Amino acid sequence: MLSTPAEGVCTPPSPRLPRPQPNGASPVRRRGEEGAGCSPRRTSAPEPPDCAVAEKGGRTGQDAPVQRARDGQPLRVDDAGAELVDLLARSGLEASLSWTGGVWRVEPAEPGAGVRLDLADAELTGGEELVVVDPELVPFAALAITRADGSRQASDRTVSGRLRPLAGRTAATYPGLEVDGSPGGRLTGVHVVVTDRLLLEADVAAVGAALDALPLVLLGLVGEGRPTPREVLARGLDAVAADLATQLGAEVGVALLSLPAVEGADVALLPALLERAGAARTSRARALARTGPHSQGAVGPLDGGPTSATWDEVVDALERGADVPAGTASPAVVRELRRLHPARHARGAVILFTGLSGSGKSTVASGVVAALRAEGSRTVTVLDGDRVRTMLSSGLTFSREDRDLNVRRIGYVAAEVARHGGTAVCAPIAPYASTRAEVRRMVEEAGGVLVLVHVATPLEVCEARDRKGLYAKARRGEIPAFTGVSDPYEAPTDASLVLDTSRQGLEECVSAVMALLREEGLVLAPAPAP
Ligand SMILES: Nc1ncnc2c1ncn2[C@@H]1O[C@H](COP(=O)(O)OS(=O)(=O)O)[C@@H](OP(=O)(O)O)[C@H]1O
Ligand SMILES: Nc1ncnc2c1ncn2[C@@H]1O[C@H](COP(=O)(O)OP(=O)(O)O)[C@@H](O)[C@H]1O
Repeated sequence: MLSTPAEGVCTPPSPRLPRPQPNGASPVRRRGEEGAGCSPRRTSAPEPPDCAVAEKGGRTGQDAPVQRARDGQPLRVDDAGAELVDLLARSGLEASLSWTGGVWRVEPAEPGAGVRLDLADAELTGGEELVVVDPELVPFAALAITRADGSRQASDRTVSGRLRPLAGRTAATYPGLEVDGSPGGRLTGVHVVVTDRLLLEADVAAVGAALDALPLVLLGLVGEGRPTPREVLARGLDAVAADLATQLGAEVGVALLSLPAVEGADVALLPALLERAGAARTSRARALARTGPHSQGAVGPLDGGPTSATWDEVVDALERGADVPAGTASPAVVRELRRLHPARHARGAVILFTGLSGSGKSTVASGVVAALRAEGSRTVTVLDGDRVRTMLSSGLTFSREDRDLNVRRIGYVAAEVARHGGTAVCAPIAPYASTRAEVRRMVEEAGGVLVLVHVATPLEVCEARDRKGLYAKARRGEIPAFTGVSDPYEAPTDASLVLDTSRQGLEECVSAVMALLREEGLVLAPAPAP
């Protein structure tokens, strides 16, 4: 399933819209050669592309008459959704299309599962074909329904079937394609090397060795779910193109193409994608790509390029603040890599203590703050539970909703601190795993590192301490929903460190946190004694 599905707004079909006239009569031809994809379609004549649809099981699009679901009401998608559905249909990919709350989600389906389409209240049965139209109501894909599940009103209603392309969308330039800095270009008659990450020297050597003809264009994939930000990839590919041009004695262009990552389907989408991008559709066109561990399921290291070990070594060296071994990447690419993988001690960090009231969160957090300040390499912001409750979250109760809001606010502020390279130390109870996960997400999205410390002092010890007399009140029923007594605490399973202050002294707890921070490279190891 997709980790980062593409989303776009879907307009519910309106009975007042003019009916589209899908062209479903043309035969579906056989799948093109691997890597060569479909023949170019350069006219607007309504002719289906030379792509096959999946032919495993069920009916193919070839023999299915196009009938319109819901008495002619097609499914209308926005531009972004249309581009993706079009590529999926042209690639013969099995996919899951779901429509939830007016938003399209496109996900590859389980192998062999055909296409799943979740629709709130369409009346669909097996044997029909659902037409997908773009914002101009041009039909461009059809879903041959083989199964319809769920009751009519059920919002999780699912129909299964197979997508096939119709002739509506012409293969003009692909939106979001930028060739040599200008939007709206085409990639006619060129070799194309596709990547969504920066190229190391071994990649460059592999490209040089694999090429048997020119001209060459380095095509960078950017967009949601892709590992390399657009500007970083653009600068990195420009540098590599300049090197390659010198090495090959030929012109090497750079193109960028916006396409959200489709996990497990990126490589399969390439032929259709290159066709839409206008690249040469002969054997001279090639996409040198395979899926790799660092590509987040997207197009990864080039065939013959560096092994994942090489890439791991580069990232590891950068994150330790060390130099990249000479000859691994060009200086310009190293500069971009440094931006992408800053040394950990220069990255923002959030230390989130979680645990029951009285477990020792604030006391240990204060000790860590003092140790960090003494160490001196990081600026520290403290988001102490009590101060947050009086300042940031005054007026909030201890209902689940308010606790979540409180912890989310702490997470938001902490993530902003991390975004600018600082360290935030937070000590709320944060009793719910899902909210802690949200904090982790916010921090990581801001480029920071989250260190979760579970102060797992047993309830009996916390209750015996009862510094504020709150446990006694909670037991008497004077405080409702008290964590550990009458409200839940979900112990983390993803903590970096677990402490128990009933068995570990304060100094030991603080040292354990500081040792972890050093181990993680977030704090530099003390300089050796002279
Ligand atoms: N019902 C209830 N449950 C738990 N705790 C309660 C409650 N009412 C008041 N208090 C006091 O509020 C402190 C916890 O606030 P937090 O902001 O850390 O809680 S939460 O993360 O929003 O759940 C907590 O302080 P600490 O002892 O510092 O944890 C309590 O003293
Ligand atoms: N090893 C320890 N680490 C932290 N606190 C400890 C330890 N041993 C005893 N304590 C006491 O436990 C209490 C913890 O209170 P506090 O830090 O406010 O907890 P919390 O913030 O989790 O509510 C303090 O009175 C502290 O002195």
